[in-house]
Amino acid sequence: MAQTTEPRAWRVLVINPGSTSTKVGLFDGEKPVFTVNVAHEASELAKFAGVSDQLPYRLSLIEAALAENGVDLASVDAFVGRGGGLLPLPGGTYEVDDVLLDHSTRGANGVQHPAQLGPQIAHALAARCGRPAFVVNPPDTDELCDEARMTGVRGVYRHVHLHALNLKETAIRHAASMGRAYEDCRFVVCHIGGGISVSAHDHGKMVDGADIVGGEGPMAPTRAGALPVAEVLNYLEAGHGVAETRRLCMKTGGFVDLLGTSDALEVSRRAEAGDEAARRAWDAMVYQICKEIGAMAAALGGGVDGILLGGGMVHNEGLVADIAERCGWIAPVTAYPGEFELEAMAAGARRVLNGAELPRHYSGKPVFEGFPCFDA
Ligand SMILES: Nc1ncnc2c1ncn2[C@@H]1O[C@H](COP(=O)(O)OP(=O)(O)O)[C@@H](O)[C@H]1O
Ligand SMILES: CCCC(=O)OP(=O)(O)O
Repeated sequence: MAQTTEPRAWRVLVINPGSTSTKVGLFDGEKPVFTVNVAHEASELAKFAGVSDQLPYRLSLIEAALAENGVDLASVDAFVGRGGGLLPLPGGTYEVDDVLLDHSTRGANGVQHPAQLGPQIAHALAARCGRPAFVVNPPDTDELCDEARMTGVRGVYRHVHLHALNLKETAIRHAASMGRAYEDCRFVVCHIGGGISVSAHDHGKMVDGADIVGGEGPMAPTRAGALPVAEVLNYLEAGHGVAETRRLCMKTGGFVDLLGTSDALEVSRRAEAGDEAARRAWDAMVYQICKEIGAMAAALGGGVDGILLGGGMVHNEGLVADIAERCGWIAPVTAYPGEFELEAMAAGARRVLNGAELPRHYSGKPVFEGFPCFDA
């Protein structure tokens, strides 16, 4: 049982590396002291072979931003980095130990995403002042129920990558706004940004959702979404490579492949201005999001307390209205435009520093290892 200590304003530095920038935030308790978006030139990032090779470059820019804002590392109680590159693991706040650091550095799950620089940067800074480094609900968080894990092929099991950090924080905040705990609610929670997650949350566990880098779920600005397997096989037989097809699932599918841009705002404007190709892609994305919300509601068995929408695209009022029109019969739809990722990382560290939650230790083994074998 975790021991709750006297609440105090823990000072937490959080780091969220993305494809074009690294967002850094310093929090005193819940209060943000400063946040900064350190931009990275695409031509600079293109010089690095793998994501982890960018560490010295990103770290030096972050150090400069911290110095500019007068941040004394010795005054920080804990450092948090957005995680990635990990094998499927239950949600929570994880201490960055040698195994976690090694897996995020080499991308043990085969997905290359800038988020995996988070624990590396947090660890590098924390080591200088002897403080802990954490990862909170990384995208590799996988709490699928057994039925969602199973497929119809022996030895092929589902596992997911989602925007777990923002999904869970949105659900925690929405539950609080209802005067309830996340652990007492059932929600369908979506993150609708460059990538799109749609997930089913049952009493504090994300029991189902589509793998955003595994060819599942709705198409997104940068991702293919669900694909018919037979057509993918034909596509491969037609001479497209496995690596190219994987990239379509991870970062070059969706609007990028259909329209040549990952900018959803541009696509929505083009669609409104009468561009037929943009309208078809936009409408199909909205249709697929709604279909997935319905699937998650059924996975929860109904009794859904709310459908929650987060992510950059939720700034689009037309998108929110369309989802509410199609899915409002399931449960009330609430929009949380943008994201709470920095706040969520700080909150996850505070829960551990306060003793409200025990820090988790990354096992280095997929959560589904030992998943029931159906040979018997
Ligand atoms: N009003 C809007 N209408 C449509 N798309 C929008 C709007 N505002 C932002 N976006 C889109 O949201 C996406 C970014 O969302 P965000 O959640 O910040 O993504 P990520 O963190 O995955 O890069 C971009 O494609 C941007 O064009
Ligand atoms: C494993 C992908 C995690 C993630 O956050 O993706 P995007 O922000 O690029 O959608």
